[in-house]
Amino acid sequence: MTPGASPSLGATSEVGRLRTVVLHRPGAELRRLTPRNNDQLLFDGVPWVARAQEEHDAFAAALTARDVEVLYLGRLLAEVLEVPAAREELVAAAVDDPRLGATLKRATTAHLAGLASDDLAATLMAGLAHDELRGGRGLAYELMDRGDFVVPPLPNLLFTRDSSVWVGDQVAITSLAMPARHRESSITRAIATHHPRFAGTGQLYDASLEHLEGGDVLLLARGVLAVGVGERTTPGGAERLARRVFARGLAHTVLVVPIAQERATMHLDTIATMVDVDAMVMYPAVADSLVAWTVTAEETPDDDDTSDLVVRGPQPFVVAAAQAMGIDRLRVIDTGLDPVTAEREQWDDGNNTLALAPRLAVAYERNTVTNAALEAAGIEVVRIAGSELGSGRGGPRCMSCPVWRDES
Ligand SMILES: NC(=[NH2+])NCCC[C@H](N)C(=O)O
Repeated sequence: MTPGASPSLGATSEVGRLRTVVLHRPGAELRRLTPRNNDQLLFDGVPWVARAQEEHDAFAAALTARDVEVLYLGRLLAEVLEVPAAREELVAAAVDDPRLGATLKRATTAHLAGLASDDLAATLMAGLAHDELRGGRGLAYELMDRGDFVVPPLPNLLFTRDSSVWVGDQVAITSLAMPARHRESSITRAIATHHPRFAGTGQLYDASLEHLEGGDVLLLARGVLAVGVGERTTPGGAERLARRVFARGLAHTVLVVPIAQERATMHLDTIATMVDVDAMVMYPAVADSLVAWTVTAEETPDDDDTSDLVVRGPQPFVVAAAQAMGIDRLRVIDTGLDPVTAEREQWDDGNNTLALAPRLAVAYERNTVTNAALEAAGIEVVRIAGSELGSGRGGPRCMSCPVWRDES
């Protein structure tokens, strides 16, 4: 793997000391959730926003207390909107919606283009409700349900893990599978492309390619990736990413891991995350059946050539992972103890930990049995509250996008 283009960007593992992370403090976009739209917007209920913000502030404080630099997505977005090209791209992405029709599209573009950067950032995140577009005209506007959005809100921005993922010194802008999340990657792309903090960073992937979400990508060790395929990431997405990381010398092995296509296991990081250089916390109901296909390349491919990759397997995941990582054994720490507790704690993101360093991980406090198991295995657990944050079905790992980690 190439050393970082900038010494202060990039990640080669899940557990190297975390230096800088992108979070999104939930805001007005969560206030858009109602019992009528929450399913479509991928939330299990209607969160109490003020409490979600308190919980999120405590999460951020736990990170800064351990010397992790927290960058906020909303701030990066407002800053990047000062760059004309970024502004243009983001306004275009917001109105790129066949529901609008030409007249409404023009009116909405004019409205957005007239906003100051802070207000535009807020609108791109919280969306534009029907009655918020003054002077909105045209057939599509008249016929639109009054409760509907001209520009839909993005409540899942909270889960910064999914819309971009760093592999070595490059960033993959992902291709999100669910319609409610498509527009998120226009924001991460604009920031990665135009924000001075990320100037010159290579981009590994883009939103026009096969579906791939960051929650499915685990950096098991330097040069070794695990990619879950299921409800979100497709086999085509995993293959495309494999080719690209091989082409760019960012990895030598990609383990492709099929997971059940259902909400409880929507991403690989909902069933397993790394807590040490050789240890994962894993949902026992799947631990024994989880398999991996080991993908390598005989010769270094070009970015998009179609030469065959070498595909071996399937093997039990833990066996394939240990082999690829060059270790004797991958230690597995179970979620819960009995099947019922395990199922409850997996659902509440007990597996979705964020490592701050080897053997130091942030976890939701509610998963008491899993957290005790982690401690018994020598992992220090930083507990955070997530009663409201969890209603979008995501834990500390989902809610964070590491942009700089030390080597582990
Ligand atoms: N990496 C993750 N597990 N992210 C969780 C994302 C949750 C979000 N509500 C969704 O359905 O997309």
